[in-house]
Amino acid sequence: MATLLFHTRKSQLKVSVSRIARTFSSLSHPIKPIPRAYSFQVRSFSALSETVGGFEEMAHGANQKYYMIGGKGGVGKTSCAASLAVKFANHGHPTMVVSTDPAHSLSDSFDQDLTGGNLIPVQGPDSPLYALEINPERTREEFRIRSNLDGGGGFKDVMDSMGFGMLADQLGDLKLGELLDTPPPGLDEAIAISKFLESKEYNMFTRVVFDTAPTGHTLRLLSLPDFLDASIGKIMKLKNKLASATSAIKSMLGKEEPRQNVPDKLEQLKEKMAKVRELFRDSNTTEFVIVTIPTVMAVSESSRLHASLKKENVSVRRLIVNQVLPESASDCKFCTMKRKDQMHSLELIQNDPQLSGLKLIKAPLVDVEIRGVPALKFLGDMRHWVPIVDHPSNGKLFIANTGACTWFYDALQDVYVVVRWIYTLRNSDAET
Ligand SMILES: Nc1ncnc2c1ncn2[C@@H]1O[C@H](COP(=O)(O)OP(=O)(O)OP(=O)(O)O)[C@@H](O)[C@H]1O
Repeated sequence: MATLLFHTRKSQLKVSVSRIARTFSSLSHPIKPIPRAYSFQVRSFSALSETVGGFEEMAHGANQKYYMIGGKGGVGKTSCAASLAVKFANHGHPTMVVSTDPAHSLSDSFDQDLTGGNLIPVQGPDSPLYALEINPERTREEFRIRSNLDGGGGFKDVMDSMGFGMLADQLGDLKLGELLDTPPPGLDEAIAISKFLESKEYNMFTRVVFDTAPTGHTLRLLSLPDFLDASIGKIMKLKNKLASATSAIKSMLGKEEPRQNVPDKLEQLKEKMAKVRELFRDSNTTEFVIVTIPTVMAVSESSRLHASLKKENVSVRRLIVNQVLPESASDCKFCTMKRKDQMHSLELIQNDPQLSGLKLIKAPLVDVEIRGVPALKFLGDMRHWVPIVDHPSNGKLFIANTGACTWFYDALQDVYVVVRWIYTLRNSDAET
């Protein structure tokens, strides 16, 4: 099976890196040269029965798949997205990881300079892995150019061009002008995504991982196509009404017809956004993976996020619970308390109507900072990503032991001892 897939995809996917570079140089600046002679082809896939679960399962199959990784701020979205991308590339998938988070941290995670809004090859994995940190400024500028009329000033100019300049001010409460002059949040990312979809070589990537911004921003991005659809629809309806009134008046006065190009550009934007929406909602190709940590606050936010994603018809099948304390034969007091707390949160997940149906993947809290491809590979390795198969209240956390209790836990223990010491001192002060 693996050989069959390998040969079927080989002919379709083999493409030189220079071709990819050429295409994306029109999207942004030319990409940096790649020292190794990569060829874009799917190398091999393990059969599903060989996999343990979690990331392994997501790497299975040669079809093109999109994974959007999102959740509350700071829970480990970038680390998960980057290690998933490394996993895919090491499984033979030509992979792309895109950051739509305005506060990018892909560069920090890969420990490579990926800034500037260019498609940049990541050094290290076995198959091509490219990263793109979307540059909001650049796309915002492009939107301004797109929405402006022959270099003019947006909505006011549209109205002026139709002889209704004065009306533009009175329409302020409709906020239509703002749409043209100040792009709504998420539009820059949506435009960059649509550009990626339009590029010829995007089909060459069999896995695309989106590292998304914290919950609120991501939800705005996901609901943006509908919002724009409605807003642009309103603008176009209004324009058509005004245009027919104007043309009647102008033909009576023997004047020229108004210019038409702004609605055409908006129509194009609307079509582009429709494509982005299709991508977000196609459950055959796209999956949103929620990342959380075992705390009550993060679990509550994940539950709300899942409810909102359902409303947006975005497919969610997996929940990564990151930073779970690894199994240990002898917990310190701090760890014992922390573990109890985490158990409680895991129980909340199991009993949450939004989250209980999801496939859970637990990722251990590791004792080193996850930076660079080797560390990301380590995190994404199947020995460390074990799906939860049991109810957490049985008292056992199914996490592969990552090693001995380290300086990190020792440090936590020290903190605990100091806190207790201060607490004891305070109590004895109060008694005397
Ligand atoms: N499983 C883990 N074990 C130990 N440290 C982790 C783990 N996952 C993430 N971290 C660390 O937590 C910090 C935040 O991680 P990361 O940047 O991936 O989070 P994020 O959700 O993308 O943050 P933001 O919301 O700011 O974009 C980083 O220093 C990262 O190394």
